[in-house]
Amino acid sequence: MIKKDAIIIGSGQAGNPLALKLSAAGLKTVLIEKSEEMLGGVCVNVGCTPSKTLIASAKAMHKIKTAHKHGISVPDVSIDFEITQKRKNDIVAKSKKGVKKNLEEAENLDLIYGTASFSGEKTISVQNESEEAIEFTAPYIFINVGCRPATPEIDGLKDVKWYDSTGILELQEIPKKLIVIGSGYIGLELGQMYSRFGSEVIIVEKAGQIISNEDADIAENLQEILEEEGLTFHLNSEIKNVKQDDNKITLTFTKNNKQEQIEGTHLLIVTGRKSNADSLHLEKAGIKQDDKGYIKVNQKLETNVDGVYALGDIKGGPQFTHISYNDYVIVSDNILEQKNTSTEGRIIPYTVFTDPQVGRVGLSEKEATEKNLNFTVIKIPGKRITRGLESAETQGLWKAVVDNDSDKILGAAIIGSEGGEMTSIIQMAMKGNISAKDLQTFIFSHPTYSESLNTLFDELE
Ligand SMILES: Cc1cc2nc3c(=O)[nH]c(=O)nc-3n(C[C@H](O)[C@H](O)[C@H](O)COP(=O)(O)OP(=O)(O)OC[C@H]3O[C@@H](n4cnc5c(N)ncnc54)[C@H](O)[C@@H]3O)c2cc1C
Ligand SMILES: NC(=O)c1ccc[n+]([C@@H]2O[C@H](COP(=O)([O-])OP(=O)(O)OC[C@H]3O[C@@H](n4cnc5c(N)ncnc54)[C@H](O)[C@@H]3O)[C@@H](O)[C@H]2O)c1
Repeated sequence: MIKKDAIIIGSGQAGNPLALKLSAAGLKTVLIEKSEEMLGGVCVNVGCTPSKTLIASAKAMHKIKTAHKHGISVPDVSIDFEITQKRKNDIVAKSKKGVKKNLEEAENLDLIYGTASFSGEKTISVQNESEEAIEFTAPYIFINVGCRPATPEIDGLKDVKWYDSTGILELQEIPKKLIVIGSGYIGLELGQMYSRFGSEVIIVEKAGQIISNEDADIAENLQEILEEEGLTFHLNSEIKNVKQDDNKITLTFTKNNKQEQIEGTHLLIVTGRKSNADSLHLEKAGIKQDDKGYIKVNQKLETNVDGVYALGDIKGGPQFTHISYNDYVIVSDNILEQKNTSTEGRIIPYTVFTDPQVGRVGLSEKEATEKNLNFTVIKIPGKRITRGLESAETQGLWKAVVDNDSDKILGAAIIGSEGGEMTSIIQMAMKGNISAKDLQTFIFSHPTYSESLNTLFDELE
């Protein structure tokens, strides 16, 4: 049994900075990552970094194809997908190399590869393929094991070649006709990306709207934009079965009680993610989970077992890199600096990286209604954004929810160029108690997208 001060399981978006911070503070720390291939976690290897890199290439292609809006004609646009993929692979490799170097060079920190699981309340067993299991014990244990793609039960799927979010990012060819099951973040981002690379894309979704947690007007606006680009949507659709004959995949589903069939050359299934806690033998430590397998934590990210914490996607709730990173900040503040930081009142921003982006922060209209708040909704269409007009980017919708009693901004959704950056500005206003009325006359430089926040908040009476 090897004794440490801290054990971190999973080299995710919280595990890596936490390992560096604890070890720099003098705590003898071990970071256990399942495989060297996944060092750096989902975001770096198979999530944000590869997807956003390829999405940027697809955007470059789209800009060229639509340059005629500016009177510029470009004949015969073509793509060498091998180069596009290499650019992505190089960026991922570089990010990972940086993570590895930092971890390996840190004092007081051991990085080991293998699958970790609990063998007792404060003991962790690590198994890799070639060696005998190693046992560690420590007063502090941090779980940052994340999630993996969830696959729905679909009749016939086992006989079909299909891709999840990881496999589709590795394709060496551009699909002729891509069927996507699921219209969440990944389905929309990667669906639009392959459409821009030249695929015909059909998205099948069981809910009545895309990005099903968002307000209906936001979902409808984004769907219209994607349809204008050529993507096709089937909502309210229940998958019945899937079949493959050579290169032809046939998906059968019922939509509004009518049976429909579509054909494609490739199939992407992106219907959410599931907890990786099943590898951890949490029962041996008595750590409690919810009914979906996420680890239960309090507002300080403590599990029910003293000294054991869960951070990032594995604790349930919003699954974003920046939330996982903020979990690390909370835990390290409390342990190393004896602060009293918690998740309470944390303002959650996120961005769907379609183009235009959907930037979101705080409460949606739907959530404000559910909370029975006294609020006003203000909206302006993308065509009123001056900077967008000048840049031939007039799509979208800007929307904010404002509390009537306090004049505080409760939340916003911005579909538009750099929608994610725009909602970050609103987030700063929310955090700094800058009121909605202040933003009516706040000085932003002209002509920026930010300047149109004056126009949005001017909609308030
Ligand atoms: C395609 C895609 C695109 C995304 N894009 C974005 C985006 O643009 N913005 C955003 O904010 N979020 C995005 N996300 C979500 C984001 O990647 C996750 O929220 C983020 O990675 C959360 O990380 P985490 O800290 O929970 O751990 P993870 O990054 O999931 O890492 C967990 C690590 O634990 C390891 N592990 C698992 N089990 C064990 C075990 N038993 N023993 C040892 N190690 C183990 C895994 O190998 C993995 O390396 C995207 C996700 C995907 C799939
Ligand atoms: N830009 C970002 O921040 C970003 C990008 C990608 C992923 N992510 C994270 O990864 C998570 C997973 O993304 P995701 O897109 O896989 O999940 P998601 O939960 O966002 O969307 C899944 C979609 O699939 C639909 N669905 C589920 N089962 C279905 C079925 N049987 N048939 C048809 N549709 C079905 C759901 O109704 C939902 O609309 C996200 O929740 C997000 O937290 C974030």
